[in-house]
Amino acid sequence: MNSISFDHIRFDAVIVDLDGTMVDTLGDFAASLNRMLDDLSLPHVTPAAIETMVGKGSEHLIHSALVHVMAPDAAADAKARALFDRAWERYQHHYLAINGQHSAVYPGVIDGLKALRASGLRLACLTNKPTSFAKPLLVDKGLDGFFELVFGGDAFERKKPDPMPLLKTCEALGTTPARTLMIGDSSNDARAARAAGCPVVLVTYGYNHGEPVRGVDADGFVDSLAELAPAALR
Ligand SMILES: O=C(O)COP(=O)(O)O
Ligand SMILES: [Mg+2]
Repeated sequence: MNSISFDHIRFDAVIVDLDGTMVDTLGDFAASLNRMLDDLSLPHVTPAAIETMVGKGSEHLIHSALVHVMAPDAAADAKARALFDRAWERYQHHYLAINGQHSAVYPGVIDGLKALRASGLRLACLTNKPTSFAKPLLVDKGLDGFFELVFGGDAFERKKPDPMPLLKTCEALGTTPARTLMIGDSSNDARAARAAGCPVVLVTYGYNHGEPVRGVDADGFVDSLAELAPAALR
């Protein structure tokens, strides 16, 4: 059962996460990582394993995938570090070549964003994905027009779950955190929002590092962005 109650808050803006919230990008991650692993003559990683590694930025994803395929080698961590620069270069090459081809917008996203915009809320996209991956993906999926601002994981000194990216996004929007809602799919989004002072709603269908999302401290949960009735937010 989902319920969101923001009786006393009138929102000015909404910050929306990308992977696992607006677009199911697991197929893109799998295709790029496995092409990278081919280049390094290493075994493939399954989408199920990748799902637990997504959401903390590409550096974390690449390192985790390398360690995963080299385990149980006791030196896997050190070997992954030694391979990192070449892996990152190969991953970036492959990701940019296939960006969006194995990904789909989740049901309800377009309707939800339209409703939020129609009610006058300002929208920014804030993801831990590199900005150079995020912007073309939003264009490819027809989502770019909804957002005034798009910030990737490399836009600021620190990534979510640090509050800095949310505080900087509020600053760029000219809104106060208390009147800026964060919508995400993971504890990373919720922790960042709590620390920044932004109310936070999580979708129930995303990644959340392989953990049940309803265990996360958030102000509400929705099964679809279309459930975010603008009437409840303004
Ligand atoms: O870690 C990623 O690349 C994706 O992160 P996001 O969920 O913040 O969009
Ligand atoms: Mg996410």
